[in-house]
Amino acid sequence: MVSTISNEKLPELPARSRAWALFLDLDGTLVELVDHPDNIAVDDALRTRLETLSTLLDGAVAVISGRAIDDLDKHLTLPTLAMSGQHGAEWRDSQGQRQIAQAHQKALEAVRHQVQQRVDRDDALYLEDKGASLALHYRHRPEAGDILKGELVSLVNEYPDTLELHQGKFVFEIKGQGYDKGVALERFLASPPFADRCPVFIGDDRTDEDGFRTVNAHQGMAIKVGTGESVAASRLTDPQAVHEWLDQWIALLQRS
Ligand SMILES: O=P(O)(O)OC[C@H]1O[C@H](O[C@H]2O[C@H](CO)[C@@H](O)[C@H](O)[C@H]2O)[C@H](O)[C@@H](O)[C@@H]1O
Repeated sequence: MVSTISNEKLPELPARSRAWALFLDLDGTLVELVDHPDNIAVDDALRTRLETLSTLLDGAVAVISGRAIDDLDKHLTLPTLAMSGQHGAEWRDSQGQRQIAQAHQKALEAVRHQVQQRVDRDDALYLEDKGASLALHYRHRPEAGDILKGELVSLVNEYPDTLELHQGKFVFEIKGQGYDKGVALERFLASPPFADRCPVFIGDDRTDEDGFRTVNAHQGMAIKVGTGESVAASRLTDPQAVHEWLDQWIALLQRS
């Protein structure tokens, strides 16, 4: 039985009569949030689940994450799985072809040093340099969130047409403009094996809302994990509930 959030709509399983494409966020959706980005737990059951779904959906499964693709590969070890990393700034299609956005790199290079200097002054902060974006983690200094936000807004505002700031779960992300998870989904949906399929996207964070909006525009299924405002029509409580829901979908697909 899939666990539910009270008063929220549990997603029905996708109907077998339609062709679906599945898009999945990682942190907080497929794996529990933990104290440090390196410490997430990906087990073989999750790898097998993703591989099985990819086979059953003719390859139309992609991870859409804020992490860099190299980092996703390190944890998931599924090198043939389609992926978008860094909130849409990186792609790997189902043929293994990779691309990365470059237009904002000069501006990012200019702010990288300043963010690093800020982190060097506080042991509790952690800078995740993802190449095409920066993540300043403050999970261990939550009280500094407002001050950090002000500092980073000022920094990013020096590059108004190039960089933007996103806030996630105890993290501020500096990234290039024009990329987000909605853009990433549209890009996948424009070509095989995703084209002409109805999208399902499961995510937990505010950066996933761009993906939910794209899914809603395609009359797909947007599923929010956890609490908080969302444009997604359905909810699951936590990664465990996501795994159970995906396993039910696998069982349904294998019956056809
Ligand atoms: O889009 P996602 O796959 O959900 O990635 C979003 C960010 O996830 C990671 O940070 C978050 O998870 C960490 C591990 O649980 C946690 O310690 C941190 O507080 C969270 O913000 C990742 O490190 C970021 O690069 C991703 O953008």
